[in-house]
Amino acid sequence: RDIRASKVFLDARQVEKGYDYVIVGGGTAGLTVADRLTEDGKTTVLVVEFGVLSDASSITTVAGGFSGMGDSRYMYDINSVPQINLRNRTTRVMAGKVVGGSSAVNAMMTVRGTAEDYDRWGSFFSSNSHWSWKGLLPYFQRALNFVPPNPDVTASANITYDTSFWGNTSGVYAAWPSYQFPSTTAQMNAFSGIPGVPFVRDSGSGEPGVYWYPTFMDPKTVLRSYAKTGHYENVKTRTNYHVITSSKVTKIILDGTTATGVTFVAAPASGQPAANAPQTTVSARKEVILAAGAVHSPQILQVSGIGPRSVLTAAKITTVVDLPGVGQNFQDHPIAQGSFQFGRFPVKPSADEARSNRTFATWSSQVWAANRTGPNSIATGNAAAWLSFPVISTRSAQLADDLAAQNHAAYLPTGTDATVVAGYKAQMLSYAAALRGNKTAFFNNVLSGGSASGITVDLHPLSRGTVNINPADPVNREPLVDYRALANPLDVAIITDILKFTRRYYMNNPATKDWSPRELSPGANTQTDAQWATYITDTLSPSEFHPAGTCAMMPRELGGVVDEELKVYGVKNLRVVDASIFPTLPGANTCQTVYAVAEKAADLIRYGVPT
Ligand SMILES: Cc1cc2nc3c(=O)[nH]c(=O)nc-3n(C[C@H](O)[C@H](O)[C@H](O)COP(=O)(O)OP(=O)(O)OC[C@H]3O[C@@H](n4cnc5c(N)ncnc54)[C@H](O)[C@@H]3O)c2cc1C
Repeated sequence: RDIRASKVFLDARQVEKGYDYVIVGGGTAGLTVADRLTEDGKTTVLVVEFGVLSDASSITTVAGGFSGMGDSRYMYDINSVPQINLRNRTTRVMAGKVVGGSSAVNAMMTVRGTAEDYDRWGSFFSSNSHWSWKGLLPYFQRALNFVPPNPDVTASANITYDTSFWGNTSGVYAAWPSYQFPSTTAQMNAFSGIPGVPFVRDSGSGEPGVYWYPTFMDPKTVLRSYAKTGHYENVKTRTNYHVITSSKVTKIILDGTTATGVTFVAAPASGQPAANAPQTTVSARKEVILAAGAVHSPQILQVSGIGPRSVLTAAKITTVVDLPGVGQNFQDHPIAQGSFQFGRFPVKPSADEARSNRTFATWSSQVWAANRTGPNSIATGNAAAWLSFPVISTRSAQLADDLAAQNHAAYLPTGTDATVVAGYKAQMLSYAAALRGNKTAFFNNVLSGGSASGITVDLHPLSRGTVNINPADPVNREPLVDYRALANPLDVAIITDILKFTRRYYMNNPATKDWSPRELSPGANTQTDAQWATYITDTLSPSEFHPAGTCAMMPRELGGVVDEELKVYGVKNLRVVDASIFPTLPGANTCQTVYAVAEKAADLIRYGVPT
């Protein structure tokens, strides 16, 4: 079929029959890799993206940080399966469906995990793996263009940073609002009321603690900076870089066990393509690169016959490579719901004034209109606490012992392959060590800058979910997303201690006691372990919109899907480069890590394994 029959094709040229590389998904990782591979002006790349190209203000606007995710035109419409440990509640599965992917709709928090988070990845292979903090730091530096905050704000808010952890060559910016509420600094300082809480100079240093972090924002335009602006728009004159939008990849074409291309169909603006939509085929002379995100990359592997045989057989798909890990090991950061409020918050102006004080709101609008400065240049804020378990809890050693001694298989779905169980056990032993130590953050509280508390997050959940094709219609229906929240009962204990520490910060802290703190939920009646467990069951949200792990980079005997070069086991010329390769979540929002992984992936593709 002639591709010119399709309505949308950027750069006004038709998709060619073949490219050196075909990248599935024009999101965060896909566009990063496409940019790097086409830098030489010769290597040809086609990116196939389900969503459209958009400049909507819901995507570009920085203020508040949430307008992108609220625009359903650019989000997939997926709900999780009912969560049996959360009273059968379902959860919206958030993922961007637009050029730029989730980087176009995320909350713009620019953070990375601790050094130990990335050393853990390599540890599943060997003690000298190039997947380590040391191996990734150059890619964190390449991934973002760090522009320091302006000196006035730096001084007045007491922002600290250290440019040695950053670079300044990328087209994607890590920059700072031109304003901070003094209340945010006060909330940060209030952590000094709790012994043992470290304060860290720079968010990129790989240490847990309380720190400032930048925003994915272009400092000149004060608009969102993301994969589309930094890895496509700025280089779109390259004739060797093609993108086709509104096109859903339906399958990887395999010649035996060698990937040779993909098929795709025209995708409507909303919903899924018709089952009988005509298929287009494009071939990849060198490789097919999967970058469809942690929800869709495993779906595409499974529909192509690469995955757990039992899942494929149930969906009447012929198994080409029996790879039990595909779609397993699914992780996201659960949000623990606690709500606190300062009745008398004397440090002003605070984020409350932006909402309730008309004079302040008018001033905000005026300075924004005049020169794009002021509170409207703040996305979701720039300060948070990321703390290790011994800092927040007195029972870290006990929980670590309990975790190490578990029968780990009991917490995975019945019938899980022995290799996947072995990988899970390796992860849990690594987490047991992390629970005892001070180098992995488990607790995260994002500071609101106002009288209401910000969100509290469990950075290293123990439970593992699944993302498997829907046997009723594997290609045309969204996959079945099951967080399996709280499947590992020790998650309840960890989240209990996370919430108890949040309570301590707000309610029992010499540094906040004069601010008339109040606990709105769970409330003082929640005290015993059983009461906490009930509260968590009733209120936990299993997702901070950070899906990961479903095509894990682990040894094959540990249930891995890709090797250290991100090549899919058992298949030639096929790699995965997005958040699905994270074997374990970093203790941070995931976007910066996706950029770093994609930068490293591009080097692995171009130059092979580092020597
Ligand atoms: C609402 C929200 C808020 C977030 N907030 C933050 C934050 O503040 N800070 C942070 O660090 N992280 C945040 N994240 C997480 C972060 O944005 C993601 O982890 C990251 O962008 C994922 O990158 P990716 O390349 O793996 O996938 P994506 O960027 O999602 O890219 C996948 C792409 O593949 C396309 N695709 C999927 N299936 C197909 C198919 N069959 N054919 C063709 N194309 C396909 C999709 O449309 C998409 O464009 C947030 C995420 C969301 C959704």
